[in-house]
This record gives sequence, C-alpha cells and structure tokens, in this order.
Amino acid sequence: MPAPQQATFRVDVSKEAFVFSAAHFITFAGDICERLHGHNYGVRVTVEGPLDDNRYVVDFIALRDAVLAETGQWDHHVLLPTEHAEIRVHSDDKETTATFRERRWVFPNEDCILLPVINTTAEEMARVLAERVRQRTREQFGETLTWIEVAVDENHGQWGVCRLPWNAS
Ligand SMILES: Nc1nc2c(c(=O)[nH]1)N=C([C@H](O)[C@H](O)COP(=O)(O)OP(=O)(O)OP(=O)(O)O)CN2
Repeated sequence: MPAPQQATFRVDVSKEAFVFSAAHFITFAGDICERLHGHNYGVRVTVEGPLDDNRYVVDFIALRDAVLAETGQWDHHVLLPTEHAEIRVHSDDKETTATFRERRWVFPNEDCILLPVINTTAEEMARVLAERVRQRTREQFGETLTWIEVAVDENHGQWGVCRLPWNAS
C-alpha cells in the first residue's frame, strides 16, 4: 500500500552502546578556558527519506553499525580541536601538546583524537559525526535520503544537534 503523500519517514537510532567517554575542554565568553574534564557522551542519529522496497528508510542495523564505528573511535580519548584560534595543538612522533596562552597539556598521541572543529562543543561534535556517518553510509544508503541529523548529549539532557542535507559533500 503506498504511503499517504503527506507522510514523511525517519529512522532514529539511539543505543546505549553509542555512549562514549571522552575528555575535552572548551573556551567560552572569549577567553575563559575550561579545565580538562570528561563526559559520558550520548548520541542519537536520525535520517529522513522515502521508504524502500523493505518499507525501511534505512536498515536500523546498518545505521547502528556505522554510528558505532565512529563513536567507538572517540571512546576513552581526549578530543582536541584543530581549528581553534588560540588552542594550538601540535603532535610529534610520541606526544600531542595543546596550549592555550600560558597553559599546556601533554598527552600520548594514541590517547588523542584531533577534530576539525573550532571548539569541541556538543554541536561541533554532532557535525563531525554527521559528516562521517553520512560519508560511511552514502554508497549503501544511496541518494534518496533527504537529511541526516546527529544529536550529542553532553550531560544527561544537554544536546547539541546538527542536521546536514544528505546530498551535499
Ligand atoms: N550549547 C552548548 N553549551 C555548552 C557546551 C556545549 O557543548 N554546547 N559545553 C559546555 C561545557 O563543555 C561544560 O563543561 C558542560 O559540562 P557540564 O558538565 O554540563 O557543566 P557543569 O559545570 O554545569 O557540570 P555539572 O556536572 O552539572 O556541575 C557548557 N555549555
């Protein structure tokens, strides 16, 4: 039976296994720089599009596995921004050093994930995850989806959300 014309469909995945524990610090209000601290981040991913022959938007399992492949890489790591104007991040063959003015943090390279963001806010993390999950699944899911949305929960109900068109690069 065809869907009513005004109907829209989405698939939402939000699994306990998406929770990842990571350390970060952000700046805000211009020049306030947080202490290094951690969160158990939660993630929800939604895609919208027409129903396929299975009457799926996309297979939950395929979307779930794509999200896990990304969030798993961030679990138990320090997340550092590469585009911040004042937090400078530099890696040598062993260590990654982040500096903000007179402050300095040094980590083993393998403990760090460098993200192409200005600030490691929940919103920016949601954008990076949305881009990466879209990239990872585009071939499998095809061109007919309309958008992907990723929401990142920093502290039990504080969500940063990013929605991207499906068919942009
Ligand atoms: N829109 C956003 N606002 C804030 C973000 C963000 O990513 N997007 N991030 C922060 C900070 O990272 C802050 O550390 C949030 O952590 P939280 O633990 O919630 O802050 P609290 O000091 O209130 O923690 P409590 O554990 O509740 O004491 C701020 N804003």
